[in-house]
Amino acid sequence: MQIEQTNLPGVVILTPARHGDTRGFFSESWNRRRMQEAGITIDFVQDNHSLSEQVGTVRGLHFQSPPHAQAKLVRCGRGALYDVAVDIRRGSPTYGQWVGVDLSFENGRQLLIPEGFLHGFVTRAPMTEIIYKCSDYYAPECDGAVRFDDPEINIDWGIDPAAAVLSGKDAKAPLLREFVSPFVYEAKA
Ligand SMILES: Cc1cn([C@H]2C[C@H](O)[C@@H](COP(=O)(O)OP(=O)(O)O[C@H]3O[C@@H](C)C(=O)[C@@H](O)[C@H]3O)O2)c(=O)[nH]c1=O
Repeated sequence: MQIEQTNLPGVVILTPARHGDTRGFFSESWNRRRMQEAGITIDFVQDNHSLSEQVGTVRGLHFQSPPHAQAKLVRCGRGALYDVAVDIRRGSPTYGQWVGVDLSFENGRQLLIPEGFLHGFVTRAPMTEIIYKCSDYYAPECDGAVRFDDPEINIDWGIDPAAAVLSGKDAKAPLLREFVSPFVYEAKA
């Protein structure tokens, strides 16, 4: 498994090995022991899987508040997407900053997003499937969203934002500055 750091500490790109043969390939998409050896000790409890039919579908930017905050390990099961994490931990040196990574069936990359980050993605291919592990169960009362095209965050989604395919919830999400983030940065000793 290859591990790459991003410009946001804690947000990490993982690329598990693929064992190819005449049939195709085999890959361990999650191995808790190997992750622990790499210093990643997250206890995932729920797996999510969604399909987005159209290119330019945007889901996000989403979070779950404490006490049901979620870390996520995201991969693309089919197609291609651009996955984005935004640091919203109050007091963080990288508050408001974002990182985006291309995840596709072909490249097999996974993005690890810790608690305290917004998560969202845009699809780059039709019929794109995303699969992600979560460290807490879905808690609708803690579910929240920030506008994907918030000009202060200024994410380059690679699409015309006016043409994005959105849910009703995401279309009316607030700007980052319109709410107080429920996450507080905890500096590592
Ligand atoms: C997130 C979630 C939704 N649902 C239901 C609620 C609703 O009826 C339907 C669709 O929910 P949403 O519109 O929130 O789905 P979606 O817009 O795909 O939301 C997801 O977006 C990505 C970016 C994330 O990071 C996820 O945590 C989640 O917020 O599925 C669950 O049953 N369990 C879940 O864990």
